[in-house]
Amino acid sequence: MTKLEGSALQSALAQVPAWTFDAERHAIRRTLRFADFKAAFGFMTRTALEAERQNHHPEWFNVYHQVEILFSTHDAGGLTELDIAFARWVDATALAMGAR
Ligand SMILES: C[C@H](O)[C@H](O)[C@H]1CNC2=NC(N)=NC(=O)C2=N1
Repeated sequence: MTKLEGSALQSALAQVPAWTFDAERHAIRRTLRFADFKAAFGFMTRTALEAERQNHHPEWFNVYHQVEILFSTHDAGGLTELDIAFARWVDATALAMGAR
């Protein structure tokens, strides 16, 4: 997996419009808000199992109904296609679980 740069980075970011690019970390971030803590933690449980399946793991922070997620590929020193694909999985899963 190689770090996304230049026009490849720009077209990758266009695929995840709900995410913010963190140039310092060379990562993407998104904050999800669920109905309550149980829903937030249920989402985190599903995402943890998916992370194990993909062998690709988020950096995240949870307080009550809110989950802040950051994706970057440590082995590549920045954003790769793995992060984009997982972010798209998160968008679909969070939406299906009622996040906004
Ligand atoms: C040894 C194991 O394959 C690596 O540490 C995997 C695990 N999960 C990972 N997650 C993320 N976000 N980046 C990685 O480079 C990574 N590498």
